[in-house]
Amino acid sequence: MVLRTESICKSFGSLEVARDISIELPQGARYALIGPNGAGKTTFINLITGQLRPNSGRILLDGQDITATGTAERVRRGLTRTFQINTLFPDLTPLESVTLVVCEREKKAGQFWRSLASHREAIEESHAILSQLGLAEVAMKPTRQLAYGQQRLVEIALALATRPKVLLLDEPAAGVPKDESAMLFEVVASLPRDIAVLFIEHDMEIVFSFASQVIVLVAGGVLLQATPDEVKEDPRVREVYLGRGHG
Ligand SMILES: Nc1ncnc2c1ncn2[C@@H]1O[C@H](COP(=O)(O)OP(=O)(O)OP(=O)(O)O)[C@@H](O)[C@H]1O
Repeated sequence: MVLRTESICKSFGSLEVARDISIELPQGARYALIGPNGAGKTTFINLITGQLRPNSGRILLDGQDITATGTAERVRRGLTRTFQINTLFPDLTPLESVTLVVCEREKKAGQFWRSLASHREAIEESHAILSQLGLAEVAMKPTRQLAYGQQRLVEIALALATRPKVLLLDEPAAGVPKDESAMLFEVVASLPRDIAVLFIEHDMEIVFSFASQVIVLVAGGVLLQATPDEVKEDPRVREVYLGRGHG
């Protein structure tokens, strides 16, 4: 298992937003995290990335306990969520932005100042990432001029530049027109198999098409984890989404 959470609990005052959440993400996972509004999905992602600290429980990345590890160090170790490009680099081109992240990663690895060749390598790597996401043609345009769906792909490109083992996507297609969001998820599905992906998504059609497993969160707890077909047929899930029987 590349990522494992063990009995994660988190409360805001008397509000329990994570109740004993234990999940396991294997290499190559394409897992969806679903649940009604306020179920605690974003909170759970924030707990995994380190933006929030759990009250109890453990988080393990590649078997190592990272529960007390800082956010930046988690990224360095391969646990990344998408960046918010709209607030970060709107005037830079995707190529410039992704190259910055690649150089930052290499600097931390102590290699950035080695030679001019490493700059060329960084640019080539960035090109490769952007091509992989279908962004080669817009690589040299200011990011703010890109279509919204393309901007969301740049966010994923920035995350890929950190060389993640685990990629966390909180509604990666939010605000993107329906036809473009399916395309965006095609790209996510075709990412290298050594990357495990956990994504939050509200559109069930997308979830059922692209997730290998679905984790259903209700009131801070895991209601069930199963395949899309099993989740579709589960009466408890239907009940939750029809809004009956749950307070
Ligand atoms: N910092 C905070 N302080 C207090 N309560 C919070 C805080 N962050 C989130 N909450 C509450 O925790 C609960 C879970 O919120 P969260 O955003 O994780 O849900 P969600 O499943 O992502 O919802 P949505 O689908 O609407 O994005 C909500 O009741 C929310 O109001």
